[in-house]
Formats: sequence, C-alpha cells, structure tokens
Amino acid sequence: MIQGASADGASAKEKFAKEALAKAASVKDASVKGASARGAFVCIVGPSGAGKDSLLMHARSILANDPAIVFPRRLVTREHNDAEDHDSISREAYEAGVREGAFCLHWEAHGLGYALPMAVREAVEGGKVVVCNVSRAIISEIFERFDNVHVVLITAPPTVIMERLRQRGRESGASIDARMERSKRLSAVLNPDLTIMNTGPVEIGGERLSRFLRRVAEKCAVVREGV
Ligand SMILES: Nc1ncnc2c1ncn2[C@@H]1O[C@H](COP(=O)(O)OP(=O)(O)O)[C@@H](O)[C@H]1O
Ligand SMILES: O=P(O)(O)OC[C@H]1O[C@H](OP(=O)(O)OP(=O)(O)O)[C@H](O)[C@@H]1O
Repeated sequence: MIQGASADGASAKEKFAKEALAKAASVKDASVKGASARGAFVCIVGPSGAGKDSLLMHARSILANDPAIVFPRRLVTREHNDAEDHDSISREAYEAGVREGAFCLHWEAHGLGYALPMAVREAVEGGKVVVCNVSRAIISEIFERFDNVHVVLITAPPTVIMERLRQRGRESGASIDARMERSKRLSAVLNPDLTIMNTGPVEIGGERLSRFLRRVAEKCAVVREGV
C-alpha cells in the first residue's frame, strides 16, 4: 500500500498509476537512434516564465489542421492548470514509469517529475514533426536518441520573466527565485536553430513558431519523398 494513504485511497492511486503507465508504455525500448529519420523532434526550451507554453498553445491552434505536426502532452507530477496542457501523473506512477523504462524521455526540475510518452517515438518514426517543451538539461540526450532534432529557444529579458512568473501566480517567491537561478546556470549551453525573443504579443511569437514548424515539416516531406 502507498504510505500514508487509506486502503481506498491507495487502490485509487494504484489504479491511476497503472492507467498512466499503460498509456505511456506502448513500446518498452527507449533507443530510437537511426530510426527517426522520417520525422523530426523539435525541442522547445527556455527559461521558466519566458512563455513556452503560451506560444506552444498558440502555434498548436494555428496548426490544428496540419496532421504533419503534433504536440504530444507531457506527463507532469503537477495538478492540471489552464496555462499548460499536460497529463497529471502521481509521483508514484512517475517513479514506477522511470524504473520500468516506460517513458520515451524523463527529467526532474522544480521538484517535479516530467515525462514524454513512448508515443513520441512512434510519431517521429511515423514521419511527424513532434513538438515538445523539454528541459535544457536533456537536449544532449535528445540528440543522442533522435536523428533529426531542432531546438527552439523561447526567451525574454530577466526582468520581464520575473514579472511574468509573479503574475502567473502559480509559484511562491522562493520558487520563482529558484527558477531564475536555474535559468542562469542553463542558459549558456544552447545553440538553437531559432530564438524567439517573446517580448511582443503572444500571437506574434506563436506565428513565428508555427512558421518554423511548417518549414521543418516541409523539409521532412522533401526528404521522405526524395524530391
Ligand atoms: N508574449 C507575452 N506577453 C505577455 N505575457 C506573456 C507572454 N507570453 C507569456 N506570457 C505570460 O507569462 C507567464 C508565463 O508564461 P508561460 O507560457 O507559462 O511560460 P513557460 O511555459 O515558459 O514557463 C504566463 O502568465 C503567460 O500568460
Ligand atoms: O531545465 P530547464 O530548461 O530549466 O527546464 C525545466 C523544466 O521547466 C520547463 O517546464 P515547465 O514549462 O513546466 O516550467 P514551468 O513550471 O516554469 O512552467 C521545462 O519544460 C522543463 O520541464
């Protein structure tokens, strides 16, 4: 039984954990190198609060009718909220998934566990452009795992980010400070294909992102069809 839970609570949690794992684990082998040339993996990265989820949501709505570009939901050990579109997963289910190799990719940040389901690999192999908000700390792992990787950095000046994190109102002051500190450590190591300075309206950044994604999809189609 899960510690600290009642018998009923534990069985509900275990059921939830099993369902989440079943969803995430359609394929067990996480090695994809060499098998992903048909599609592309697009990493959306940048400091917490820069606007990654906002631009992703906008680009997703612009590209809703384009079947070549997909935006898989992440599994996050955080409650659902309107600012991002993720599947909530319990800490127990997340840890079981990591142990059992059930995820395509996983990482820890801000005291939370994040994972991408195995369906991500299947989509890239199937020729899709797969767009995911990921940690800057796992970019090199993604390059090792996938052949065709693109990196989009979404950023903004630190003062703007700080203000946005405050206004978002999801984290405490200490948690905002920790996010700002983490960004300082991770920002130097990137060599992005596209940088979006998200200081204008969300619509402008979202349109820029969607234009880039369309270009990636067009290139994938050209390579696949040998034109
Ligand atoms: N271009 C923008 N202009 C004004 N506010 C923005 C813009 N982009 C994002 N925001 C706001 O900033 C906050 C952080 O954005 P979010 O998309 O959650 O960032 P991230 O996913 O990078 O952590 C949210 O409250 C969001 O509404
Ligand atoms: O290692 P880093 O590059 O700093 O990234 C850490 C995490 O922060 C982002 O998530 P998320 O969008 O959930 O962050 P948020 O909680 O600030 O929205 C990103 O997708 C990672 O999951």
